[in-house]
Amino acid sequence: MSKILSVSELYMDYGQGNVLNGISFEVEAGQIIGYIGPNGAGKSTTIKIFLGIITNYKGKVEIFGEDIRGKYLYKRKIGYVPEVIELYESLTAMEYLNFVGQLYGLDEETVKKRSLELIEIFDLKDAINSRLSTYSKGMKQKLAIISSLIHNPDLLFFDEPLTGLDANSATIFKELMKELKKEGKTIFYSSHIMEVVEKVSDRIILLNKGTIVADGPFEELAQKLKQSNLEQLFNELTGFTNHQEIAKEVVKVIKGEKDEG
Ligand SMILES: Nc1ncnc2c1ncn2[C@@H]1O[C@H](COP(=O)(O)OP(=O)(O)OP(=O)(O)O)[C@@H](O)[C@H]1O
Repeated sequence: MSKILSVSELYMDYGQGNVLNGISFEVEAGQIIGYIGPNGAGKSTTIKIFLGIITNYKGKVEIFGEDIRGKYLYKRKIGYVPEVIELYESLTAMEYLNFVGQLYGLDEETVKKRSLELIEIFDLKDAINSRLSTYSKGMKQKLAIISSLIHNPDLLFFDEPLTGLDANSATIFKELMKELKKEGKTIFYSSHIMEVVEKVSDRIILLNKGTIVADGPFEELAQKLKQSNLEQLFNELTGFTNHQEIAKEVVKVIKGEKDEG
């Protein structure tokens, strides 16, 4: 198997200390990687570096065998669903996809054909000519997913792709990840929905405070740490066990029972 992504001693500091502390790993083509970690661990930062959105990092990132620093053509073979979706709200879905498709170097006819077909499949046909400002959260998410796939990329970065999707659409998306994998695509999937990550990932990378604290297939990690599911494994490795006490504290505060004698 060939290496599609290689990360070596990656550091990032926004100005208040390192949010990535020299992480290193390699990804083989055709795998689904579940990239997980607590809020603020550095997951989105890592993905933004891969996408060339953040450039002032230290270390080396190679994608498709080439150092990405200063490069942009590699992005034509990459698809990305960002955590926070910002679409051009005054455009319609067709106009937006036409714009995205052309950025990826597709000809107009191909973009139009694929857009119409994907819009139909994702059940957005009724809103095809509506401005994106009128789209619901889930509809915007579906459009972001379509945009990430329209150019048939080899490597996909999904940052919380299920946000806002209804149960049926989320199930379709999970199946879609499996089908993409069958096609040999590589998927780097970041999410807080542990059940899904556990089910679809060939390998889990767990980031805590900018450091990788676990890396391997779920079964292997589960056996090593004697945990039966990814949520427990996550709690164990991030050293977090006082969930119930925190919930109780919140209720005490709102009832006015905390530190008030
Ligand atoms: N543009 C920025 N400027 C300054 N600090 C930032 C910026 N973006 C992220 N950070 C900080 O970097 C750290 C990592 O953030 P990041 O968004 O990568 O975490 P994450 O693991 O994706 O978290 P979440 O699960 O909450 O999305 C956090 O402490 C965050 O406050």
